[in-house]
Amino acid sequence: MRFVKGHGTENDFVILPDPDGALDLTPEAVARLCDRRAGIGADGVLRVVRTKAADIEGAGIDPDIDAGAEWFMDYRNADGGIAEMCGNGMRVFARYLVDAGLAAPGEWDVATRAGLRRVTLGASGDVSVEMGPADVLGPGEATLADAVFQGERVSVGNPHLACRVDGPLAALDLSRAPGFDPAVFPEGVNVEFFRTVGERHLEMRVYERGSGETRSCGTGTVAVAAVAARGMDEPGEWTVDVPGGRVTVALGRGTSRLTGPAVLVAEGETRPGWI
Ligand SMILES: N[C@@H](CCC[C@H](N)C(=O)O)C(=O)O
Repeated sequence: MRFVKGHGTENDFVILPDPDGALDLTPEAVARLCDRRAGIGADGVLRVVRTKAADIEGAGIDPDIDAGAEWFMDYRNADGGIAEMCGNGMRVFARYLVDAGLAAPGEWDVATRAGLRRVTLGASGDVSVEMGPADVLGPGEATLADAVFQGERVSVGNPHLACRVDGPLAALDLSRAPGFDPAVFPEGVNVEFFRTVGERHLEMRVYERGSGETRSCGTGTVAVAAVAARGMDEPGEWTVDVPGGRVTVALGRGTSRLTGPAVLVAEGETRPGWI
């Protein structure tokens, strides 16, 4: 199995080129690929498949979604579970397509389980993604050990709980999953902890559903910016620092745009029979 390894602000991915949809990618195979000791190691897998060849029904997306999007980003979390969207993954996915000569630099749509997402990129450099609306849905609660954190539930295509904290983020122990009410988040949730560090400038850590603590989460940065901007007439552009680097989030009426790096670092082939 051919693979490419890449990351966006150190949220890292195994990219699997599968243009014709020939791969039978089981949850177990994804978990083996993402295993940081026994596998290649990653926060998730990006299967690169032509939308027309994707098993749209099995993927649970709207069959109409292929209109205008040649490629479908089949995103999987490190535990093998499926997620609707991945913001950092989308930048890396787009960079891979251009690097491999499968798409030209410019502006085009990619299909995801959360709908179409428009990417903009040059032959090198940062990638921007139209992330759609970030819907702030109301209060929610997370726990870490005995501490309770109040947050806001946000949908960026996938579920988030963005919790503002006062103290240093480094003091939080994210070695274990935050607790949450499964009745409120029946599909699980990505939990962000963030604080304001300047004018429209945030710092964030995240515990991702299906992957654990990661160095960055693109949809998570959009979620925390949307919560921080609530009530502002002009939400504007936000800088979000994450352990793996920095991204910018531009908020508009019912839209959001994520911009940041996307880096391809290696490519290779798994040993025959290993997976
Ligand atoms: N790291 C991603 C989000 C990946 C999916 C997430 N773990 C989920 O289950 O919703 C990002 O950059 O957005």
